[in-house]
Amino acid sequence: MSALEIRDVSHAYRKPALRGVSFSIEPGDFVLLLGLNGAGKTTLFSLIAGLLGLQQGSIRVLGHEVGRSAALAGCGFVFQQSALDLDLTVAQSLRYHAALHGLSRSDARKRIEQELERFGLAARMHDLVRTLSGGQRRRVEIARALLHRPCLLLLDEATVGLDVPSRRAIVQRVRAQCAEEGATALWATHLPDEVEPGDRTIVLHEGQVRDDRRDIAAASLPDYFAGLAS
Ligand SMILES: Nc1ncnc2c1ncn2[C@@H]1O[C@H](COP(=O)(O)OP(=O)(O)OP(=O)(O)O)[C@@H](O)[C@H]1O
Repeated sequence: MSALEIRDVSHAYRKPALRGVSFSIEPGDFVLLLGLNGAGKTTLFSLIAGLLGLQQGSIRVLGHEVGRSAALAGCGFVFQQSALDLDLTVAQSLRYHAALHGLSRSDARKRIEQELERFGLAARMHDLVRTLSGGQRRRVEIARALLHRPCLLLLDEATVGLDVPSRRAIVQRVRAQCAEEGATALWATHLPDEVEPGDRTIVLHEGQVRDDRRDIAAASLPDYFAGLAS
């Protein structure tokens, strides 16, 4: 069973944003969804999350039709726009998420400590989210998305606006979650330097899948996009 299966998905606002998008992702893979601004990445994520209704095509998440609670329970989402409550502490924010996913208090405590340690945020546990920097808030969001050990992680421009060390730390943490714990990740980005040799890279351009392979070299991508745009 694929972790994510997208079949012939099209979506239009006033104009088409996605046109006949199909791909599937096998469990344990870390896959990049690479596309310039406006390519349709967020639209696709919103459809997977059930935030937008499907107009055409089908999406199965962990074997379940999208929109079913069973599909969402196994997912961890990080959207481009922050979804953290600034007036909660880091620990409160994570505890709330853990409770929503039915974790016991002791499991939640252990995992919160573990994730904050991994993200270098243990010392900030009792600080209000609003007192954190942008990069620290992003780390909290990703720690939160990992807390219930989702089988499928969907990250939309999770490192946007961050400095290089923060970006690297976040990507590596998600890659490790796939390699060590068998999670599957779809990582949407417009930054070619997040592609590592051997990564499966799906190129989305003007709402269509234009490429899908493992041998796209990061260094060639600026020229590649220039070619698509011309
Ligand atoms: N709510 C909306 N109403 C109308 N058009 C929209 C809406 N959301 C997105 N679009 C359009 O759909 C297309 C795809 O947008 P989308 O946000 O999915 O792309 P993206 O790849 O996530 O871009 P970015 O990297 O800039 O976030 C764009 O042309 C955009 O203008």
